[in-house]
Amino acid sequence: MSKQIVETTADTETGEPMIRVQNLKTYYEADSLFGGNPVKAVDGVSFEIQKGETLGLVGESGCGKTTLGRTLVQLEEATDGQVLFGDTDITTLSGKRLKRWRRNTQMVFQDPESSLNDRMTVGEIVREPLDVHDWPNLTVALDSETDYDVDGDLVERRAEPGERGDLTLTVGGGDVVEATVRADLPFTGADVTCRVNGGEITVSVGKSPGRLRRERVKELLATVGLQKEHYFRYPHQFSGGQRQRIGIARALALEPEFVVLDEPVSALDVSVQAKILNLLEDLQDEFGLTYLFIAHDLSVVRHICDRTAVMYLGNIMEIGPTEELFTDPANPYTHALLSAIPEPDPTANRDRITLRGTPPSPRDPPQGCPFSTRCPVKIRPEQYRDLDDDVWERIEVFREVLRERARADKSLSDRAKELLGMHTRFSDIEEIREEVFGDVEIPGTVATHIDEASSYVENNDEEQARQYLFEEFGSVCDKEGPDLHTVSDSDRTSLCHRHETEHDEPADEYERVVGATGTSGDD
Ligand SMILES: Nc1ncnc2c1ncn2[C@@H]1O[C@H](COP(=O)(O)OP(=O)(O)OP(=O)(O)O)[C@@H](O)[C@H]1O
Repeated sequence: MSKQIVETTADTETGEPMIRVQNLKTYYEADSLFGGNPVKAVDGVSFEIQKGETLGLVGESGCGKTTLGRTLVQLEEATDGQVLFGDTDITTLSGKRLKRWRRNTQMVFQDPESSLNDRMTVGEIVREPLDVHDWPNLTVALDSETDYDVDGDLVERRAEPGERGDLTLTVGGGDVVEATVRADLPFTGADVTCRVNGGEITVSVGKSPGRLRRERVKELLATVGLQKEHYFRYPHQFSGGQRQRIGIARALALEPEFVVLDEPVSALDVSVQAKILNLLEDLQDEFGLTYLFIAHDLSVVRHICDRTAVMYLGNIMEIGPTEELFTDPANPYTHALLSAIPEPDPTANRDRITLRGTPPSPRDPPQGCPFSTRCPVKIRPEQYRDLDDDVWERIEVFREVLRERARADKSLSDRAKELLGMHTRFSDIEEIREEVFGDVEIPGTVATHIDEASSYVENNDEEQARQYLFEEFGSVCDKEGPDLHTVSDSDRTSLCHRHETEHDEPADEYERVVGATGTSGDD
């Protein structure tokens, strides 16, 4: 085997973030048959990941976590924005450059049952990335810009068994050249030969690639707590935890710097989860890995992540040091998400926030703040600031019902009836009105607006009804996207209009609204 590469790999500068994400968007284009809006799975996120840290990524199902993780390792193509590793925007890479870069990053998947090919042995599974990337790659760095014309000189050096790091070889001849050979480690006792020949450098390692790869796989199996003998077994012969270990060994095969862990323990029993989490932490220390840790389980995130990003509808609502974010959340959505964590002490009297409705469709996100349709502490228009909280809540529910109806599929006969001005299952507005406002007293002005909107619905113009309510009851939260605000000395940021000076902070408003209206439940 011989390779000739004469480029050095630029090291990430210390103190610099490993990854800088700028206004990243990943959209899934609409089905060409039916057209329509694209799914805005990731809709303009900006953040950094520091070298060696674990960044947690949390949020409800469908908010875009996996898509973001996949885009960072280029398994998904970005629609817009940048993902910078050092100075390289990896969203612009293709072909060989992309393939070479991919070695730096890997992904570990949630379900160890389905992510491993059952027809391959464990050895083949772990070895596959080594084969695909033609491992081991050798990089030769020259000592200087020496213009070398040493001909036919050859240097051999036997590496010590298990030797890691760079081998420096001095090639003699007309001009003496020192070359540092950097290989996918370890050299494990190989004979490394370096030849300078008419301006070309050739390096070879005196072992066949097959043998080197087998040794590497066995070393990896040991690293993740499996045995060499497992090489020839098949995945179905292993437990869930062991299968996840196989997945991790495979991910580490090419010594990536950055690993996306997509729900790596959620399919495992609790006792096994702890072991895998410990393994991941140990590996991080040993190999200086940087993780993006995607999870539903907030207690796991709190336990292992240095910083946490909270995602909602394709946006990062809040990001900052984990402990700070958990104890003193800044963003209304973080408040709501954290309040859903089961309380270890069932008698503890903590206010729970029950969010109404479901997240909007990522095909049709709100015009303003992504969380505006469900936010319990949304800013109200000036004229409704003093309106009774309960009445305000009902208005929001009424608007949400109309929005949800817009998302419900209408059958062709519903559409036909609607066009003919006939009654459809979508025109039962009186019933809805009664359901929402039946047991509260609403002020005359509010009632007039609800009447007006209802009459649009009766005339089968729900869009006009929604627009009317938007104009009347919508605030800055409905109409404008919020800015990112720095909310602590540790540079924690939160996406919310309430951080602007003229408004009360989300936490203060939560205390007032959740306490006062009983939106909190005891359950
Ligand atoms: N290949 C795809 N084509 C079209 N839409 C997709 C595709 N993959 C994901 N989506 C949509 O993109 C949005 C974000 O999905 P994603 O899987 O990234 O969310 P998630 O937060 O990881 O969810 P979960 O926690 O359930 O895994 C969802 O609306 C999803 O339906």
